[in-house]
Amino acid sequence: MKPTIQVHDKHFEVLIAQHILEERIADIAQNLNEDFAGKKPIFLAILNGSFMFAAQLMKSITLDCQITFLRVSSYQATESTGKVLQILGLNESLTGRDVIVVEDIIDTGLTMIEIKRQLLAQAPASLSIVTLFQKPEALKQPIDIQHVGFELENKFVLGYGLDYDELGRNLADLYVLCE
Ligand SMILES: O=P(O)(O)OC[C@H]1O[C@H](OP(=O)(O)OP(=O)(O)O)[C@H](O)[C@@H]1O
Ligand code: HPA
Repeated sequence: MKPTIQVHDKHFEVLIAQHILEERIADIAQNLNEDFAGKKPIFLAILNGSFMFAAQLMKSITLDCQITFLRVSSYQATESTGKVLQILGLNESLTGRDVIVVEDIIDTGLTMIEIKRQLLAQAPASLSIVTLFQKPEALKQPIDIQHVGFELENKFVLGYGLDYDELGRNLADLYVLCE
């Protein structure tokens, strides 16, 4: 039996070990270095979940670039209306910039669809989405994602920045909820 950890009332087991995560992140960084060679992109990392992924990714980015951390405040989330959210912390214009959004996970996709809509309204030169994890079966609408680290089954995951009721973000491996 795999060892498990308990967070709040639930048990989790390791799904992807830290060294596998970090090898894949280095590959993604390499692809971005090639895609954006000669350009000065701005990375927008979405807090809280992306802090660990963004920090690891940026260590392997060799481009001249900026990074800004944004928060997304969710006012309402229902099945029918989706999320109504506001992007907080963006203090400069994105017009004409090469923008790379950095997320920890795209699950239903509703957060990213709304982030994209709001960022595209600023007419960036390009808008790319980079996510460490994605759950293809959970996606509610099609969404163009340029770089996906790992496709996951539709199960709750924890660690490497992702939380369960605000705990577990500091775990260095990715865990999945035990069945
Ligand atoms: O594709 P979706 O179903 O919209 O889910 C993805 C969003 O959920 C998580 O953020 P959360 O709102 O939990 O905030 P956090 O990053 O602060 O944990 C994650 O960081 C994404 O932003
Ligand atoms: O599976 C998940 N775990 C933690 N946070 C999340 N936010 C969207 N999906 C998840």
